[in-house]
Amino acid sequence: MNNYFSRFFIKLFITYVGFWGIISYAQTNPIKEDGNNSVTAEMLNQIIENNKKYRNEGEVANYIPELSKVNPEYVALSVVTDEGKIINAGDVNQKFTIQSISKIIALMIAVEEQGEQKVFSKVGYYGTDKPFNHYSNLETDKIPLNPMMNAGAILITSMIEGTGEEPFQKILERIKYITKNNTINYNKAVYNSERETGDRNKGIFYLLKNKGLIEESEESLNNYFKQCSIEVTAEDLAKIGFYFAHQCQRFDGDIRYQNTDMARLIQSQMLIAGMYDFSGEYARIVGLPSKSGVGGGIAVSVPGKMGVGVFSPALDEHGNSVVGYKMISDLSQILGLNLF
Ligand SMILES: NC(=O)CC[C@H](N)C(=O)O
Repeated sequence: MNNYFSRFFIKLFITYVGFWGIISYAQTNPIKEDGNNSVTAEMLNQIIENNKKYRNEGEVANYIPELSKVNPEYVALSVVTDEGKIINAGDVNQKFTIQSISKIIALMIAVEEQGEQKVFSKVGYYGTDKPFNHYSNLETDKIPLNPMMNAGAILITSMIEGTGEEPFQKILERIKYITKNNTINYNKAVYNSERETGDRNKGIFYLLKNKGLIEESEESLNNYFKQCSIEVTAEDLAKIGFYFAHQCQRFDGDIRYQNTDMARLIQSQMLIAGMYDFSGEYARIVGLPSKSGVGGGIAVSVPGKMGVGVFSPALDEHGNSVVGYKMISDLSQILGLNLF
């Protein structure tokens, strides 16, 4: 009898200790919300569902006639996790033109070739309260505000070495490398449309030339129009975001171009001017280096963690994708990604 009771109490004791062991382990090791393991396709689909209605609040870019033909219904969200895993939702196979997101790739190549000091003797590190195609400050300032606005970006592309189409080819090749997507090319119809109607960019080009900041002929401006016309998907943008979030390491672990200083420079530019005059407010709400384009794409770098790519063509008054911005805000909030 005594023996039976002692065995019963020993078993009860072991069960009790085991139970509290599990509880206390769970308390000290909560499920990590670091934004990597927790991203699922269901989560991304839900974010799309919750936000796609906002496309009615924006309009597809129409100052480049060819862009106005894009279907405003498209919406895509892609994440490349810390381990380089790709998680997609929505119209991720739909191509669109990269537009201003190409400016970060061009900046990287110009700095690789010329060095940061020389490049930034001709363009500033300043933020902006002006739209992306603002130019009147060129009348009073010595140099364009930053490489993210058209004036700075047109100058940056003219600084990439090579004749004719070579600077553009370098940008295209680097985008193919980062995305490991050899099918990427530029859209000739959009390129022609930009070139034919790009009087404002031509004006900026000649102002820069007049100031002695550009020596090249107008042919060099075609490289800028071509880089803007490169076609990508939301997944390609997520891979670009990942690249700068990981010191220029490709999503598959290739470290051939690894460069911490470059990643810092590019991400800091994305943070201060990647969303143009909306960058300050965006930095508070989303808190992540991001670069938008008038094609409706946004590439986001979550430093040391992940890359995010979004696509939805309707734009707000700043030229940023309305639904894209809302989707990134939600993702940042759900996963606690805001850096600040
Ligand atoms: N914000 C943008 O994406 C602008 C790029 C466009 N190609 C332009 O030069 O006007």
